[in-house]
Amino acid sequence: MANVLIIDDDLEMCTMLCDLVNHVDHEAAYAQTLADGLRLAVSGGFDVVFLDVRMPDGNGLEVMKDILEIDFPPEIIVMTGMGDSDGAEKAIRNGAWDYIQKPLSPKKIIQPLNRVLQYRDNIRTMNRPTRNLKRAGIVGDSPQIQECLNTVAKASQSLSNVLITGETGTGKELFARAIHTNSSRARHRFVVVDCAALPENLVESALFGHEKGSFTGADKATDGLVGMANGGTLFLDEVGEMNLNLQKAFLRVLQERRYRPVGGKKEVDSDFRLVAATNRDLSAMVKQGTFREDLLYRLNAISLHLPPLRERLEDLPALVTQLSTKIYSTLGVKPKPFYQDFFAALSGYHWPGNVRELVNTLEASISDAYYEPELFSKHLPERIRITMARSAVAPVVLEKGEMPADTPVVPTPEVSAEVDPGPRTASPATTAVTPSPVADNDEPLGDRLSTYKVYRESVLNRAEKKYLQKLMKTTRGNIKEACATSGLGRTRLYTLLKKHSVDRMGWGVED
Ligand SMILES: Nc1ncnc2c1ncn2[C@@H]1O[C@H](COP(=O)(O)OP(=O)(O)OP(=O)(O)O)[C@@H](O)[C@H]1O
Repeated sequence: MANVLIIDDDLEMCTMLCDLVNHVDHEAAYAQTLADGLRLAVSGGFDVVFLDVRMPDGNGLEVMKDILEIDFPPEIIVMTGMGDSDGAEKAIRNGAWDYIQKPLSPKKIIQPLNRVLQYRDNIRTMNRPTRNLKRAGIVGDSPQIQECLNTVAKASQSLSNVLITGETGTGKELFARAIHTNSSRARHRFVVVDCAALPENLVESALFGHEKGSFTGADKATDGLVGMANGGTLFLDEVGEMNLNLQKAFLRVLQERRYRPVGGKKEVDSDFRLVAATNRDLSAMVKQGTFREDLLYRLNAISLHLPPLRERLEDLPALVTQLSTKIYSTLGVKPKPFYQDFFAALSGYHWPGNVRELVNTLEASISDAYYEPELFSKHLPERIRITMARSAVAPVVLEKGEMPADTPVVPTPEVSAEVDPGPRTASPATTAVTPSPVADNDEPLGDRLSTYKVYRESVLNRAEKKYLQKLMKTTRGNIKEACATSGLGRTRLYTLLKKHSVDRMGWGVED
């Protein structure tokens, strides 16, 4: 079933078209002005727009550009007046899928509608690289994770080196394994080299192996990690920790896929696929002279950046469910329900250790509630409850009617009862406020100081939101222009708009 939008000022025409579209089992909506039509189109989800040219508030062709700039835009079929060949030409030039001439008949509507829907189905099928992807334990369906899975799918089909970046605990090794599992090398080994843990005096031998007798203690020949990865995938974890000597040696191995074992006379081939990972900024290290630029280029043929958990909190419920099920099954205990305040507390935390910290947190909470039937926020580790309590009493300065973006969901009775927050300021939602410019040096502070971190975060959040509202106003919601003005990428911009609930077209109501 498809969603069709009809933009025409003639009410009779709109209802006739809606009936027709419903008759062939699709959904239809209509708007009688361009402004209403554009608002509906931007709200999303339409596959096709039937657009009339002559409208009371302007020429339909003028709004085409705005409609086509929507993310996943609908196809536009323009309805021109009889004999208006200029209008037809302009429609096509502006990017219309097709045009039809009035007077309309069911056939004139249904034929292009079916064609357009067939075309969109084909595109969707082609663009679904993740359809047969094995997730290999990766949980999450947020747009950010979907994008990462798309890259995993592409990387699995290719032999190019992959560089995975992201904060600690975001799943770099998990995603590296997923690339291997989905590749044609899955039957061979996935060999992990932890560059931070390579013993300094045995680095070469650990990586490239050695011949018998090549040094004291080498009583038999050994394959190194690079040799073991032959036919499979070599995963260089924490690649930013490699010293410059090793970087040089590795660059050569990468270029030639050959190496010489310690004490060996001959070079040996190893056909490995390389995936590297780091939580460090390798470009900055190149500038500082601590990482080779040529090695970075080699590693970075395909790049995959994993988002921190705090930027995709919508994945929390699925993560909590799946990770806790795994923990319960390891313990041999029947899963227990979570009380709602448990989730609220998790969503209010900023997860500096990302999913690894979530795993540890769940393990700790489950063990704490071992003899109890249900998990409450009071079972969470103390550091999370303290952060929650502190944020709940932070002197956040709010715009009129504004809810703090990153402050936790309602402080729970358990948190308030167990951690004495000291004298209370008014709760953030009810604090009386005088609007003041964001990022002003004279940012007013309450009587009671929060931690520097909490204060800084709240100020930054408000500044970020204000910037986005201004950006949308200045660019009138035009994403392309907003990206150019702000220097932000499309995905990042959408993520920020979502995070701060800034409506692309809502700039008219900016406070
Ligand atoms: N999207 C995810 N779905 C399910 N589990 C995840 C996800 N991301 C991470 N994890 C889990 O979190 C833990 C840490 O993941 P992993 O070791 O892959 O992170 P990392 O980014 O390599 O960390 P570091 O940089 O500290 O080495 C593992 O238990 C992993 O299974």
